Amino acid sequence: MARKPLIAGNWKMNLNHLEAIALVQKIAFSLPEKYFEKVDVTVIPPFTDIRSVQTLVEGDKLLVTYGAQDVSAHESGAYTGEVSGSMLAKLGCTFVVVGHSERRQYHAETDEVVLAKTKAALANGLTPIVCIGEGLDIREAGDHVAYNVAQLKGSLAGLSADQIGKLVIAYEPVWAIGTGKVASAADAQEVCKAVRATLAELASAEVAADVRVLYGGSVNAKNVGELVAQPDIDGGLVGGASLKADEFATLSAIAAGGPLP
Ligand SMILES: O=C[C@H](O)COP(=O)(O)O
Repeated sequence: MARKPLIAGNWKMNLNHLEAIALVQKIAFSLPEKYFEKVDVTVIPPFTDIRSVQTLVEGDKLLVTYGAQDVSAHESGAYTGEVSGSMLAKLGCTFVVVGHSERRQYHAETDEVVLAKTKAALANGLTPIVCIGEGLDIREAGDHVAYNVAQLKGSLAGLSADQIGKLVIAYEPVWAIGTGKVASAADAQEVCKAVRATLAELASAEVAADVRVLYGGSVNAKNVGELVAQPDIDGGLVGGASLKADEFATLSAIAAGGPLP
């Protein structure tokens, strides 16, 4: 089965709920319906913006979906500051990012925590976008493939083939995030191919063939075409460029195979 590309805009900690509405409106205005037959486009705002985005998307019947940047591993209870999968599902979220390198780095999230969050997302019908990626030291030592395979196995340990089939995986080399240093298409493909082989090992070749593997790290309208042309790259997890409506719409259109909006 051909994998439909996915462009996911991770806004990180940017934009209040009013700015969120303006950005989603501009993106939707720039991308007429025909594009959505060939690409899935999702925005991943901060928690505080999700309700506003939901109202806009549902009210105007937009084809852009939305998600969250994190989810609690717990279902409910005394976990101050956390947001559960059921709360996100109730807000109509489709996706949730888990294990982003900024969570792993600044919030000490281990593979075990990422796995628990992935399970919580799946239990609530959300699609986890599970992130992996190596730092510069590992890349320079040439250990990046083994490192990413180990991180993926740790983050998915014990999941069933059925659960693995419901995931999106995002390979984001840490040294490429927000730096303007995009991995070459060949370097990104090398790891994404190893990701798919690992999914085949953990689940089956059939399941692995259907899972979308994204690349993230300084993706923009200039480089997205070459990235999504790789056999194992099915779209992008986009940070900085997702905050600019024109650029995000353009790169989504390129992932759809054109024409430019
Ligand atoms: O989640 C998105 C990534 O961290 C990439 O961010 P970036 O496109 O700003 O490099």
